[in-house]
Amino acid sequence: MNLQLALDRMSREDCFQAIEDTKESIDWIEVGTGVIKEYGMEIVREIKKAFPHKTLVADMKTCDAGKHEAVQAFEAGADITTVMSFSADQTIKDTLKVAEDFHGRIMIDLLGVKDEARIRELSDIGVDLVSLHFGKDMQETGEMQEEDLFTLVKHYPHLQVAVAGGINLGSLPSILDHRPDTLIVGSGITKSSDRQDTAVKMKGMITNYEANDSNRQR
Ligand SMILES: O=C([C@H](O)CO)[C@H](O)[C@H](O)COP(=O)(O)O
Repeated sequence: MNLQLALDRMSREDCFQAIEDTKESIDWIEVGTGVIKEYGMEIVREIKKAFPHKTLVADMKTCDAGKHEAVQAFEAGADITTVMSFSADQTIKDTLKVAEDFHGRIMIDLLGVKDEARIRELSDIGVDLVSLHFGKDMQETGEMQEEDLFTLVKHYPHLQVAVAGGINLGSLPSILDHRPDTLIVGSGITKSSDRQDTAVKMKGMITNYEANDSNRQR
């Protein structure tokens, strides 16, 4: 399982500091949507240059003009760019084609998806990477219902699944039981009092879980 550090609502300097603090424990770096809106594609370019061996996710949250935005993300050095699941099928097909041209990947953000029918359609289009997402604003009034989220993808074992939404040291163990491919953690690390320690603990929990997990079915 990958640990993806999400950089949201942070200054440029703090983004770099958070990566430095956690780089031994994280696998993927996500440049958050708000950070891209603040600093533009330049910050994606700079982070890739500084940390070339990390997989870089540009959380573009594209929902239209897919070709253009996917080119922007990959040209800036992203390995993966995100596209919203409610986008037109044409948008998703266009971004998948651009990803193929750049040898990159598209992660479809399933924020708000409640119906498995959309997962089937996405899978038919050729999507192979999705993120189950309990949104930041939803976190203000509720908690991630993991069972419901993971039920959406349980009939699609070929999909690689990431999960995001307020994950912290306390909620990590029960999420691990669903065996996602990637755990996306933002504020659980970036707002913790000791980012390095939190990231080390999370990576340790993932490694232990995998070592003890003989049943690899989702
Ligand atoms: O995608 C995200 C969200 O929409 C804010 O832009 C976050 O990166 C994702 O939810 C992870 O952040 P936390 O919820 O703080 O762990």
